[in-house]
Amino acid sequence: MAPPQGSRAPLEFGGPLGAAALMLLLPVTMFHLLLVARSGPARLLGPPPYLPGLEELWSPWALLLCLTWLGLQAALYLLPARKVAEGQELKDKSRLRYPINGFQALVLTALLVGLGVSAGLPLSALPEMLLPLAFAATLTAFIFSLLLYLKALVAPASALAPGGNSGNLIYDFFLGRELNPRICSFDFKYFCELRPGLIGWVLINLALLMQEAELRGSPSLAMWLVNGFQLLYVADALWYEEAVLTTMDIIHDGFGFMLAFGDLAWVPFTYSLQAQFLLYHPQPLGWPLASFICLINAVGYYIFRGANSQKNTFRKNPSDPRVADLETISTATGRRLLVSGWWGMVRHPNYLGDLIMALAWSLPCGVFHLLPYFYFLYFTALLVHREDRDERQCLQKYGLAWHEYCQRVPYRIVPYVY
Ligand SMILES: NC(=O)C1=CN([C@@H]2O[C@H](COP(=O)(O)OP(=O)(O)OC[C@H]3O[C@@H](n4cnc5c(N)ncnc54)[C@H](OP(=O)(O)O)[C@@H]3O)[C@@H](O)[C@H]2O)C=CC1
Ligand SMILES: CC(C)CCC[C@@H](C)[C@H]1CC=C2C3=C(CC[C@@]21C)[C@@]1(C)CC[C@H](O)C(C)(C)[C@@H]1CC3
Repeated sequence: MAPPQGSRAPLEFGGPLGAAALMLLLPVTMFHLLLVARSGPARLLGPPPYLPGLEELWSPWALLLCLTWLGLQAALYLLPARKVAEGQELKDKSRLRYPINGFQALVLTALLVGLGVSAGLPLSALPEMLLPLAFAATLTAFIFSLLLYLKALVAPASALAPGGNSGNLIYDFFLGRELNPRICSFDFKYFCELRPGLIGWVLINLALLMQEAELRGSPSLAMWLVNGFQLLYVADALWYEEAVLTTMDIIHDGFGFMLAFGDLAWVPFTYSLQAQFLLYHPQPLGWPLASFICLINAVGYYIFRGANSQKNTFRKNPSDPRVADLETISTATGRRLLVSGWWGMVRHPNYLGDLIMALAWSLPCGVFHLLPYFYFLYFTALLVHREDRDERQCLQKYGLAWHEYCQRVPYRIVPYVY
């Protein structure tokens, strides 16, 4: 058994107590949102309309569907890739290799779903199954995290994540012990981060759009906007799949309950909340306002994509002509930090763009309900906390150079505000 590593790493998420609370709170919140979205008053902060019994949550068909979906996405992951990318250097100086075929998986899934629907597959029945499907996904994530925890017990010390190895069972189960759990070349974290949850999210959105068309003759403009914006976000993530290799989740975090549940259950069932809300609470939306919301989404996307691509290009090749002229500061590690361009505006320009898009996804749902703004509120909290975690990691990595960066670029996410 590998000895616990990084036991002196500071505990995050409020330690074992915080981790235990989140493990309970996250699934409860997800089921609350699912129930409230279909209720008349749709009150985010009110009690759920009723408490579902086990017979409403548990369905062997939903579990079968969930496992079939995972199996299909795993099969698509194993198809020949247009490119194989190398990840960041690991503790033992090696680099892992990752297939770049996520966009291909999205297109093939769309083709398969299209074929299925034209052959009579009742996709619009999916919204009725959201509750048992979310339950099956939660169960799958829990069992999967247990297996990942057990796998980490026999992993070499060099394979363990910097956090998630405190020696406390609950905390380590939540955060995840192993950094890149794999069986042969199949990388579980990389697979889960981008495929089943993200593609599942747009599939659920599509099913909600189809059910709205059945109910009301055609999908509403608000439903089109939400579907379009979120499809763009998911397609972008898969098109620029390689960029995920420099995110905190892949480089720093272990693979435990937080990411397994986040990827497999939280993303598809709570990120589709706006479309769920619109199915049960249609909102009038005219073209002038719709155009304005599209503009907000476009501005957010421009910042998000510009910032993420700039950092990724710079990390891959600092002499690339697209970034070679940008001003940088040197660090003791040999890596440099950008202090002009997007990364000279605020220290997390990519978060700013992401938050602007999050707002644009809620606006088509009107301003009379708080529920569709849940994603924006949760995401603000997630990114503020994430930014704080990243700052601490960067301070540890870059020391004085990070201080200098903070002086040169004083704002974290929103210029002149935060
Ligand atoms: N929709 C969702 O639910 C979520 C979306 N996201 C999105 O995922 C994306 C990735 O986010 P995340 O992984 O948190 O963070 P980042 O992609 O911002 O990565 C942070 C890392 O970037 C590097 N870095 C920071 N400043 C600079 C600089 N000035 N110059 C060069 N490199 C720098 C550092 O790593 P190093 O120096 O080691 O390279 C730092 O650790 C974001 O767009 C975020 O909005 C994130 C979470 C949830
Ligand atoms: C709710 C829990 C406390 C935490 C769960 C967090 C996860 C849901 C998110 C952590 C980082 C994520 C990223 C994306 C989706 C959500 C999770 C998994 C991302 C794949 C979305 C698409 C983006 O383009 C991205 C940059 C590739 C994102 C990477 C981080």
